[in-house]
Amino acid sequence: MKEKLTIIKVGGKIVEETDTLNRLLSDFSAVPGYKLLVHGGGRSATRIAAQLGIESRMVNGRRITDAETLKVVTMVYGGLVNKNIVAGLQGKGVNAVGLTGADMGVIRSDKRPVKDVDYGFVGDVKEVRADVLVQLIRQGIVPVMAPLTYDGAGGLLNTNADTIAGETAKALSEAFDVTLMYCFEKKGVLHDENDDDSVIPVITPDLFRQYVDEGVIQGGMIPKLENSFSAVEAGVIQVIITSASAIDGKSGTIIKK
Ligand SMILES: Nc1ncnc2c1ncn2[C@@H]1O[C@H](COP(=O)(O)OP(=O)(O)O)[C@@H](O)[C@H]1O
Ligand SMILES: CC(=O)N[C@@H](CCC(=O)OP(=O)(O)O)C(=O)O
Repeated sequence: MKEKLTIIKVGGKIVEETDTLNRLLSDFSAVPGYKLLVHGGGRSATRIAAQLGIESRMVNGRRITDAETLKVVTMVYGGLVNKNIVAGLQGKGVNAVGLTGADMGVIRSDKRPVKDVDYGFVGDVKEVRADVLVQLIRQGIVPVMAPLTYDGAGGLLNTNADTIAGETAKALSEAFDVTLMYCFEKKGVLHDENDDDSVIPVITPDLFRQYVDEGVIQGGMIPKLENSFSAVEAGVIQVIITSASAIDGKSGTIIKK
C-alpha cells in the first residue's frame, strides 16, 4: 500500500481575493497527511501587467508571453503570489516551501514550438523531478508550486498552472496514492455555468466530448478537463474539480476514465 498524497490546485480568482485565499489556506492546513499546493494567478498577472501598461493576450487558455510579460509573470507568480501563500501557510503552522520549476530543477519544459500561434516564452512540461519532491514531502515539508518552469539553458518559461498540477500528480503517483483536486470559484463542472446548483457529478471522456459539442463546457474548463483525464489515465487515483470551499472532496465533479 502506498501512502496518500493530496495535491490541491487553486485558481486565479481565489488567490486574488484575500478572504477566499485565507479560507482556502485554513482548509488546506487542516488536510491530514502528505500534501502539495499548486497555485495559478493569471488574473493577478493580467491586472499588474495592465498597471505597467502591458496588454495581456490569451489564446486557447494560454497567455502569449513576450519578454516583458515573462518578467511580469515571474514577479507575480514566483514572487507576490507564491510568497504570500507560503507566508500564509507558515502562519497556520504548515512548513511550506515555495518553488518554481527552476528551483532544484523540479520541472523542466521545452519552449512551445511555433505552429499557428507563437506563444512566446511558454513551456510544455518535459520532466518532473519526482525524487526531489518525494524527499521534501517525506520530510514533512509542503511544496507550494508556482506556474513557472525552466528550459535547462538558463531561461524561465510560463506554464499553465492546471498543467503543472496534472504533470506533478502524474509524476508523484509512482510514489504515492495521489488525489488531485482542482479548486476554483464554482462548485464543480456545471450543466449551466450560471447555476451553481447544476454540478455534473461524474464526467467521462465520452460525456466530455458531448458537453464540448453542446457548448456546456468551454474556455478554461476544456484544458482543465484534458489535464484531468490525462492524470487519471496515468494512474492518479482520484481527480476532482470542486469549489475552493469544498476541499473535503465530498462534492464537486469526479473525473473517470
Ligand atoms: N461547464 C462549466 N462549468 C464550470 N465552469 C466552466 C464551464 N465551462 C466553462 N467554464 C469556465 O471555466 C472557468 C475555469 O477555468 P479557468 O479560468 O482556467 O480556471 P482557474 O480559475 O482554475 O484558473 C470558470 O471560471 C468558468 O468561467
Ligand atoms: C502559459 C499560461 O497561460 N500560463 C498561465 C499561468 C497562470 C495560471 O495558469 O493561472 P490560473 O490557474 O489562475 O489560470 C498564465 O500566465 O495565465
